Amino acid sequence: MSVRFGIIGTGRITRRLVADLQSTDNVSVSAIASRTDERARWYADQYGIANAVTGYQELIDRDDVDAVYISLPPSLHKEWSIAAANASKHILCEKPLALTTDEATQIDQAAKANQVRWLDATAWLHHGRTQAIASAIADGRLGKVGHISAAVSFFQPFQSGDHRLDASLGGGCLLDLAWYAGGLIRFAAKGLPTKVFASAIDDSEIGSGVPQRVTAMLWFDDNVTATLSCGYDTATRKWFEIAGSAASVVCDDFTRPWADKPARCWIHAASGDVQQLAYEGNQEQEMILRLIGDSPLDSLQCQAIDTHRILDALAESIRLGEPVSV
Ligand SMILES: NC(=O)C1=CN([C@@H]2O[C@H](COP(=O)(O)OP(=O)(O)OC[C@H]3O[C@@H](n4cnc5c(N)ncnc54)[C@H](OP(=O)(O)O)[C@@H]3O)[C@@H](O)[C@H]2O)C=CC1
Ligand SMILES: O=C1CO[C@H](CO)[C@@H](O)[C@@H]1O
Repeated sequence: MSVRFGIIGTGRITRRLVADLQSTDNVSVSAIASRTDERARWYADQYGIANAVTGYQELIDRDDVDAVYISLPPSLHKEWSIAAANASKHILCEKPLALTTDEATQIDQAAKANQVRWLDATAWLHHGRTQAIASAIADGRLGKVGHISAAVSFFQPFQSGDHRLDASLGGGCLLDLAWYAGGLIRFAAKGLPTKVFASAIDDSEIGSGVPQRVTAMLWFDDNVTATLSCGYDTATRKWFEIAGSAASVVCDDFTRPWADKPARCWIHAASGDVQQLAYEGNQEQEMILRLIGDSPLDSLQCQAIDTHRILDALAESIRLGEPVSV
């Protein structure tokens, strides 16, 4: 039976994911909700969605909605994820899952109490290439992983009304972009750091009051270290390196490997041999299929909550100006 999605919010990323939802097997989109009648109608007309709904709770309460895609500024993710869980609707919530670990845990608990499935919409985790990297780590091809680096930047000059630069809406590159880099580091290190040290630059001249650039070091057990760099004041870069004793994985575009671009992920062996990792699949559709499937989601949910633990620790280190234990 088809799973009927309702979409909450009419922002930029909705324009992309609506097509993935509409083209995934056994999924349909039955309604879209906005705070305003006009925007809901515009979106419904534009994307061929049968029902335009004014108000998010009104969408959640509909009988023709089995699952919601929440695409709102981060400060609203907890409230609307929990509202959906309480109405027994499955949840695909945009990244970051919430503002803090505590909020993320509240979403998880509400979902479990209501027996609904949830995922954060961190699509790179669902790419076939991510599984290939996990296998290369697990089967020893990299040798002992020693260091992980991850950098995610987009040049985003201040624009009035952009939630990314609005502290009250959960803006700032720590939650927005370190979500990707911190998540990649957690994925490659297979766990949490023991200690982190982070600093942030907030260019208050443009009045945002949120981190515009974050630089951090992370220490793990067994002499594994990591570096993270994220910012709104440097041009687009989305790369990582996982350096092992026998080989390194290098990837220069990990958040969004488009189908029309060649794979950009390589294993560099100590022998000098360079192997390109194969590209396959649509990561957004894989993510949606996982959410509506019946296989356990615990490890993906743990990845999201652990990513919040890392971001909380980075925020605390920035606040104190010194390293903090995790
Ligand atoms: N997975 C990915 O690749 C990406 C994920 N994202 C994530 O998606 C989420 C949304 O980002 P994006 O689409 O860029 O956001 P936008 O600012 O473009 O849209 C957010 C939507 O939220 C609704 N909204 C409700 N309350 C507010 C408020 N107080 N201020 C502003 N908007 C409000 C609005 O819809 P309405 O008024 O119609 O109800 C608005 O259109 C974020 O969590 C972001 O991190 C963003 C880009 C890429
Ligand atoms: O997740 C994201 C990826 O792309 C954007 C850049 O346009 C980010 O700011 C965003 O929130």
